[in-house]
Amino acid sequence: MAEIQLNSLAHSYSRHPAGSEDYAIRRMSHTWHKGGAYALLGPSGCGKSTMLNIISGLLEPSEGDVLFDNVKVNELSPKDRNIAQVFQFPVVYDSMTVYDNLAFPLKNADMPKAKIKAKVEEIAAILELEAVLHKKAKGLTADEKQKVSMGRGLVRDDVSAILFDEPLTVIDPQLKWRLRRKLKQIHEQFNITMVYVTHDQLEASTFADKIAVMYDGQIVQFGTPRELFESPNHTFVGFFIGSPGMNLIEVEPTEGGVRFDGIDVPLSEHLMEAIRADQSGNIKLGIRPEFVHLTGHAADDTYPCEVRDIEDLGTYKIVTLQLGGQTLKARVDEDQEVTSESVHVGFPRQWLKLYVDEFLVDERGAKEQAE
Ligand SMILES: Nc1ncnc2c1ncn2[C@@H]1O[C@H](COP(=O)(O)OP(=O)(O)OP(=O)(O)O)[C@@H](O)[C@H]1O
Repeated sequence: MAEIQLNSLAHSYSRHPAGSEDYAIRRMSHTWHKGGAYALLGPSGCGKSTMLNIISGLLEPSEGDVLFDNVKVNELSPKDRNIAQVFQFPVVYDSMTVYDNLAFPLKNADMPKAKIKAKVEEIAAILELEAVLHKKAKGLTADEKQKVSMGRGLVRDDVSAILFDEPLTVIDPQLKWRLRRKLKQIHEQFNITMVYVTHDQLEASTFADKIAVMYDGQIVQFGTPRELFESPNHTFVGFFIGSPGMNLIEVEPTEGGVRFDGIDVPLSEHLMEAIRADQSGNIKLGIRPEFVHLTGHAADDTYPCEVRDIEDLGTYKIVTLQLGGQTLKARVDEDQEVTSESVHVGFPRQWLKLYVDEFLVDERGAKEQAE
């Protein structure tokens, strides 16, 4: 397995890119550490497959370098990079048995027969393919074929990394969860560097130790699921992670804080300094629905607002609030009474985030950047 470094990487499918909008990957650097289980998460078209294909060698980047364990591999083919890649749709040899499909990468690597048998049987057991091991791949269901495809990626534990590009798309929803657990189990067992592309946050957080959130051709945050939830580096992460996403409010600076719709929110001197230093017209406050404080009583740090809707989702409720011209969401426990049409809303200081030009400004006044 290898540490994979992307240095000043950029990619445009256009031969003569005119500006940043012509780039599928905008200039960025990133390190995938050895043995990590990572997810690359982002909406359709943000550049996930492009990045995966650059790592595997299916695509040569227009700018920058790809390094495996500090060695530049830009010119090496996927085979020479020793990468296994599992795609959205199954890649299997229909005329071969499941056993031979799984054994194929090992035979190519000249592994002794007895070792091949042991390894194929081990992976077949993990993927629950034993019953069809000696059947031709042609007659398998789509689920089974994709399991074989995944198995072909997983049999070799000498690979630099295994890259998964939305591998569970064709899998039955009930099986999806089990396969994700299996992938995690395989990762724990063999400790191979794995990068798993998905646009599904649940899939990303159940598989990965760390998630790279990609937006508009760049990784805007690389963190644990908890970090992405508690401290989104970028407004897109706030909006994309969580259900519903973060409340984001456009504000204007005042003497000691920010204001929207005539409502003043005080901020620390550190944050005010950052606002003054940036001189940006794009300032937002962000707070997750889970951290919005709802109360029936007014206090110094609460604001009166109207309840527009209450959606009961069993173990919790999503309350839609109107505060000035803003619509906010609050997530409250099922047993919290929210009856009146008018309540008071508070923003606990530790969960209230400030974004300047879409990036988080932390309490030290420093602007966060993706790793
Ligand atoms: N072969 C290609 N030629 C030209 N443009 C391409 C090509 N492949 C991808 N693109 C463009 O590059 C951008 C990034 O695409 P990419 O497939 O990497 O995104 P993605 O995040 O993997 O999306 P999806 O989840 O839909 O596969 C998109 O604007 C896409 O239209």
